[in-house]
Amino acid sequence: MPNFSNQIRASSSLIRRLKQRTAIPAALIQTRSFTPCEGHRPVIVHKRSIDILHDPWFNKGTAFSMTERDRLDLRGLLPPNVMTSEQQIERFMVDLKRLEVKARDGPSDPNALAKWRILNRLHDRNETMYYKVLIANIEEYAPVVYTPTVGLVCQNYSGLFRRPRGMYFSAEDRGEMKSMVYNWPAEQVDMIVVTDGSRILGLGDLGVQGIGIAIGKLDLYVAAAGINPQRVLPVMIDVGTNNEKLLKDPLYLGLQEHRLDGDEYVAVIDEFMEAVFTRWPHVIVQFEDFQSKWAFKLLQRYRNKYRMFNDDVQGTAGVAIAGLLGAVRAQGRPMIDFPKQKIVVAGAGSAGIGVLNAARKTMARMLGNNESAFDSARSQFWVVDANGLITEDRENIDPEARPFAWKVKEAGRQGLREGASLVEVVQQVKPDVLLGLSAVGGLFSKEVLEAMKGSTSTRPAIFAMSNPTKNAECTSEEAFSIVGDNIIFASGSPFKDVDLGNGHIGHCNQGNNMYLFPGVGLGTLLSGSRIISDGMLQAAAECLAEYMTEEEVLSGKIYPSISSIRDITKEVAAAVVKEAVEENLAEGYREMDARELQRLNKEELLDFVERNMWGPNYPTLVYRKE
Ligand SMILES: NC(=O)C1=CN([C@@H]2O[C@H](COP(=O)(O)OP(=O)(O)OC[C@H]3O[C@@H](n4cnc5c(N)ncnc54)[C@H](O)[C@@H]3O)[C@@H](O)[C@H]2O)C=CC1
Ligand SMILES: CC(=O)C(=O)O
Ligand SMILES: [Mg+2]
Repeated sequence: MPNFSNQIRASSSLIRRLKQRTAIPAALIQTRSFTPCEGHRPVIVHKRSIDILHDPWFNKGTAFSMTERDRLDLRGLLPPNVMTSEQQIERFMVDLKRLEVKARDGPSDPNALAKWRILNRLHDRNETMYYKVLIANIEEYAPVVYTPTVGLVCQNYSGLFRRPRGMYFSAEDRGEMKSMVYNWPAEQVDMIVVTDGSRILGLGDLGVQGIGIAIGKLDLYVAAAGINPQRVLPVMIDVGTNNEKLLKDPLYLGLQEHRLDGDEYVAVIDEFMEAVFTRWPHVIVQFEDFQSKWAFKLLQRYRNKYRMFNDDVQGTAGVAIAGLLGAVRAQGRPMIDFPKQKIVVAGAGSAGIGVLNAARKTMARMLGNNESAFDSARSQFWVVDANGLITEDRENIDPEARPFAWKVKEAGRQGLREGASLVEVVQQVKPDVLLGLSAVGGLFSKEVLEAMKGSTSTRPAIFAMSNPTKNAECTSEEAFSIVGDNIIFASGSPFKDVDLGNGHIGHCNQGNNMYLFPGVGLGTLLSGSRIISDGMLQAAAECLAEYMTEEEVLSGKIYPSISSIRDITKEVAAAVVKEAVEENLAEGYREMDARELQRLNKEELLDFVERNMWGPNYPTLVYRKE
């Protein structure tokens, strides 16, 4: 692998000259904290000629100007017509759209994988252009680089693998991780998304192929949060797989042995964390798609020591809280009425339990934030897992689920018992909200949805949050057609809005942690907080909830459109920074120290966040010998 170290260094004199030459308002130049926006600095490169064209970080393809072609020894290596980045994208889009003749229905798009391949090849050739295409068409291509297509990509990764992206740490690398981490070419890494591949979306154990989800999440970090793509690192920790099919597949790319478990497993993850934080002490690590068994334990183990969070447990919880509060507002009630909601949750894994804990805490805060409030909040939830309703009678009850287990007597008073089926629970409870994080496609069957018609809510909410599309507990069509036009609907993967007739539309919200994790990561980075506190996550969730106007929620829109994800991410990041400052966790970022951060008003904070978001613009390249 080529050594890129020290390649990307902005020259301060060049920046000074650039400031003089470009039309930057004088007021901004005088601001002590001003630095050129991400992506506007000239970039020093230590390679020329064909090597630049093969480097996705620096390559501009046909957009290299003639002077740059001369400066970088590129003359003659490209067709002579210099194109603008807009023209480049137009040419690329014509090719990409060729596949769309037969493919017009989003999630079930039969050509999604072909589109992923085309986008992936662009990613390999020219990172700037890739992100420009993605950002400009986020609504259309998020479902390709992220859920649902990323699930299909992970399932087929051994066949799709061409060029490596990210790092692989395996059980075979024990003892070597602290040195091998230096094989990564970038001097600075801001954001790592790591998975062990043990529960990829709702698709189960996909072993080493799970790297696709880390890549997809980081695509959103770049597109939504403006994290510099040269400073992101997808990581796969390969400790084996328990997927029997992969264990027997001669073309499988990962370790063909059963997963490590117990202390041996923890030792591998510990070594990985020490290695990355030794090389990049300020990096943020997002844990993604670890099976529940380890998700909670690892979160508790590392959250007070490192800058890390678990997206499935904490990101999902925040997004769900924002949606649940939106559902209350959509009933025309104030958010403070949330503690009165009856909520049935199907699925008691990392995501379901994360949501339950956060929802209970939110209710308790609204009820006075004392022990009795916390206790009484508990009775608003009914949890159904693969074995039915969870009560204290459950054998080998998962400790994480225990706080939500009903006393057998109390359940009996409601006509329920240990292991009652989902349909029985919905029939008896008549919940305001039915929320699925079960990974079981179609779990909200006709019977279950019929039972939801008995909901005591004026506007029942159905959250089919499992991914990818085929794992959604029900479709939007099923929910609106069976339960009624007035429901609030959200799903983890995108569904199309439903035509209800009479000119009315049933709105499909995408209830996905993508609305939170990019802002949590960016806010943590810019605050310089050493840990990610509950308060910072809560601030992110509240910001998302408040983002929606009264009019929007009343029309059934409880989450923003994905086309505004960059704007919502900026707001979430600012809320996270503000909370970190208030909790005295912020240590500052670059020229903005903690005291200066403290002085910023809301507008200045948003401006600070925006100025530090990378955008997909070609920087001026300047060659220097190493
Ligand atoms: N929309 C979003 O932002 C997110 C969605 N998810 C999705 O949530 C799903 C679950 O993720 P995890 O909790 O990590 O998985 P998990 O495997 O830890 O948990 C699944 C849970 O569902 C339960 N379950 C299985 N069959 C059931 C049935 N017939 N009825 C009721 N419950 C049943 C299991 O007992 C278990 O408690 C996945 O599909 C994942 O893609 C996860 C995180 C974020
Ligand atoms: C969205 C996500 O993180 C999941 O389905 O696991
Ligand atoms: Mg996940």
